[in-house]
Amino acid sequence: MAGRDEDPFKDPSLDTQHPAPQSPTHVAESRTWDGANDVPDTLAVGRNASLTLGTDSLIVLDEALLESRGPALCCGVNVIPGQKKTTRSIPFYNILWAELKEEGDVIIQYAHAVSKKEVRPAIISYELDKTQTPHAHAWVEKLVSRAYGASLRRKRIKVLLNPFGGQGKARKMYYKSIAPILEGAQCELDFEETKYNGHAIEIGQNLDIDAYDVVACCSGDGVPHEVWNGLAKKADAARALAKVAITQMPCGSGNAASLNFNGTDSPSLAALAVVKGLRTPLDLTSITQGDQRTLSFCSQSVGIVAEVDLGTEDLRWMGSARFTYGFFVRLIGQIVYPADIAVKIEHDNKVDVCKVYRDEASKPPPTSDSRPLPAPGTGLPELKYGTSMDPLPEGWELIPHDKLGNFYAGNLAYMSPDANFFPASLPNDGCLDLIRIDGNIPRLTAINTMFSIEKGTFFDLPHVRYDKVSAYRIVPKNQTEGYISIDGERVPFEGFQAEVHRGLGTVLSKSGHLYEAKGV
Ligand SMILES: Nc1ncnc2c1ncn2[C@@H]1O[C@H](COP(=O)(O)OP(=O)(O)OP(=O)(O)O)[C@@H](O)[C@H]1O
Repeated sequence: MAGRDEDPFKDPSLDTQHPAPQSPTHVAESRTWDGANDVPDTLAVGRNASLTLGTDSLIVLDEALLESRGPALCCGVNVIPGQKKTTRSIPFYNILWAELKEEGDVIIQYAHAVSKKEVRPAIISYELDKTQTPHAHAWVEKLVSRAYGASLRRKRIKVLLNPFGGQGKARKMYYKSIAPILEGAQCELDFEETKYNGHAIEIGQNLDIDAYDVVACCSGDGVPHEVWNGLAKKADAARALAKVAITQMPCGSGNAASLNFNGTDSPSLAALAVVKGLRTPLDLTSITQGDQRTLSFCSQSVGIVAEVDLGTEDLRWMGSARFTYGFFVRLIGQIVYPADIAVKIEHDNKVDVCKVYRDEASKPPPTSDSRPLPAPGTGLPELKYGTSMDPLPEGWELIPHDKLGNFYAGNLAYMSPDANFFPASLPNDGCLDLIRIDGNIPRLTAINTMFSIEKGTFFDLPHVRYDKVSAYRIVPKNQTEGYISIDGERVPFEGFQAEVHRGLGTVLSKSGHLYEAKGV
């Protein structure tokens, strides 16, 4: 039986660093069994073993674990040599699937944590004790229900892989770390590689939105940007954008989507997060420039961030140090990027901005995606404020920003692993968080500002202007050339207008309403 020194039914996962499972009370999207509460928590299996549904984990109590010689893998559960433990716990979050075979075997697939940054699929399998047969089906259903909570089971996933993503390692990452987790969770996979720049736009445009729940982009942030823009080209764009969740498995050089929604840039942990992800409405922003209208899901930058991101390609050999170097050179040079800017502000001071964030963060996670699905044939929303070609909307005023150093509008929190630039941002508040910093601030202040991002003190700096805005127009001036970045892609150096559409897009996230970043 259990190790003499401990209570076998105390859930050991509560003492570990495993991520918390989704609350089992959230059942809106799952197919649950009504009578699940009447089912006993413990299932006797084999001669001297049992499986118990604990608070947050499945507890495997098995005397055979004691007999193993290690290090060994007994039924997929790691046994440590010399350790007299007969219990193991598997967090519900890590349970991928469970089923009862006709021969009477209980098979449980789970994501086994081999390190803080990696999970691998593993299986435990037990022969059912005959006395347990009557309620075994219900017990398995209860386990799967606990494992999935409000998340949809067996998602139908269109996998898009950019073979050149992540310095050409995306394919290897997919087959080694991602596919086994998705397969272990019994997801239906339809795999396709992108063959050229813009291919994912075509795939999005032609996607059968009734055939898939999710498009999972094994890529950087460029492919999801393309898929959203492909869905936007459909006649029923609004319906497509609401119906199909776009996710990213981090296989690129920029993996902001995965960091914010999956809370990781590890491919296997991201795959697990997608398996357990909750449908989450995401604001998307229309960018109009000339006669072009594109959707942005991540960020827009003009000035230093755009230039460092897009204008330091020749320094790629430096790796990520190229960004630090790029910022340093420009900050020391006190470079300014003058522009005229008109903004539709929703919250213009940090106290209000914090309040908006905290009000949302204090809410319980939603149990379902409550948006009504737009009717068939519903296209993209009309632009309330027209395009960058139209006269300024009434009440807007272009204000000269002659000393502008950084104009950075973000829809997500993390822009890279150490850069939680927009800690107050929310997926579905109808706003972009807008940062403006003058370029002529003292050099030391500028350098300290750069380091404050990693330290998490950036938001509070008095010279960092931080607003929540629902639309804006920016027109660069007194410069013949420069950089504008929309979701990390370079666009022509000319004025553009942005307008946020609240909850137009859909992602899968861990919380259902917040980013996986430290808020304000
Ligand atoms: N087979 C392909 N050949 C060439 N380009 C491709 C191919 N598949 C996708 N692309 C393009 O690669 C770009 C970058 O895609 P991805 O999302 O993987 O970003 P990334 O790995 O972060 O790369 P980068 O740093 O170059 O932006 C996208 O614009 C996409 O259109």
